[in-house]
Amino acid sequence: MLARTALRTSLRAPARAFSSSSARQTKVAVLGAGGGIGQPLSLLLKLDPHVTELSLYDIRGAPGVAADVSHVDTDSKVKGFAADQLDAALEGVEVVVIPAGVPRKPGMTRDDLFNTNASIVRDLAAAVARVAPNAHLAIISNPVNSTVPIVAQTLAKAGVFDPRRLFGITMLDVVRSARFLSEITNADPKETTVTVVGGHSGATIVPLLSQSPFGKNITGEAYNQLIHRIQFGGDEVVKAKDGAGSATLSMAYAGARFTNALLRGLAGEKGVVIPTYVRSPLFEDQGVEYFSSNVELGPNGVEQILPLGPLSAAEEKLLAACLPDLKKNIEKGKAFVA
Ligand SMILES: NC(=O)C1=CN([C@@H]2O[C@H](COP(=O)(O)OP(=O)(O)OC[C@H]3O[C@@H](n4cnc5c(N)ncnc54)[C@H](O)[C@@H]3O)[C@@H](O)[C@H]2O)C=CC1
Ligand SMILES: O=C([O-])CC(=O)C(=O)O
Repeated sequence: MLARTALRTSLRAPARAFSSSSARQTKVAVLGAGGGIGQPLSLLLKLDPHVTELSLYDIRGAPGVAADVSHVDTDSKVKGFAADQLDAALEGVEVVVIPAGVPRKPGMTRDDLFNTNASIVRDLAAAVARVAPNAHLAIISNPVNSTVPIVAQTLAKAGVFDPRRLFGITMLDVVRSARFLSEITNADPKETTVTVVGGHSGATIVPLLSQSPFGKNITGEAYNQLIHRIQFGGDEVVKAKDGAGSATLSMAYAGARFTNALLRGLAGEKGVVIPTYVRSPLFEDQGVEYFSSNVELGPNGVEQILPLGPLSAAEEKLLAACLPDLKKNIEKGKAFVA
């Protein structure tokens, strides 16, 4: 593992939200558009100049959300689809973003959502495989560590899995890291970008503070506290919402930033690098088939998976703790579909 993590890399800062570099536009579907994440995400995607058409689907409430968002004066069409209109919602889409599923309540882990969300995500992925087999899929529904393998297996069963087109959105961990580090250092969050690798839950979230000019100086108890805050940032929101759900607004922002990066890559923009959880060779030899790291996006989706770069001794330990948990989460997802 040491040799692998010592690979040299030049990690670029993740792309900023809503930048536009091309006239090419795209039809994007949001599945779960009526929910806490789905609504603000739909609004933010309406503001994205790369989106030509927005297709909003949910088992409840999507036509209303669509009517509302459609009045925003940007140059894209919005259509809402009711529970029995999933296939119509997916017609002709190039990108499908999935925030459908239940969120946590206090005392729950993300894995506790598995029983409910696994089948929701599997069924939506099966519909995508049938109606829009070439679409790029970005998964928000938790537990992301398992839902992404579930989608992969479902697409594979249908004979349409292309690992370059499937993404778990781990961007919120990066957004949080930048914000939390900026609070400690009093620097602008634009300057405090942190590479975060691994998965999206507790110990599987591995922030690489040593690679940040601001993060590398955080040591001792302050380091431990910051790592804990990044790994368990989601719990802060779950606790504060007190039974009413988990992060929605910051997640919508993170999801819109990720989708914008994906659309820019698809449009042929060069050098678009964003963290995301994908089918990855980085730890495949240790049985970990999916891993989040900085990924360069291009016209076909994943263009290049970037190596982790040098790790500190503390980060090696975090990674060692991450891998077995992540492996279990992945196996659980795969077994669900098998
Ligand atoms: N990847 C990440 O970083 C994050 C992931 N999440 C996850 O996102 C998911 C959604 O969270 P919220 O929006 O807060 O939940 P929510 O309960 O407010 O919304 C979920 C929506 O999904 C819809 N839905 C349920 N089954 C569906 C189906 N079969 N097809 C289409 N829509 C369906 C519901 O009707 C609801 O409108 C949760 O699993 C949550 O854990 C939340 C925050 C961050
Ligand atoms: O904590 C949760 O359950 C929602 C989530 O994934 C996050 O906020 O990072």
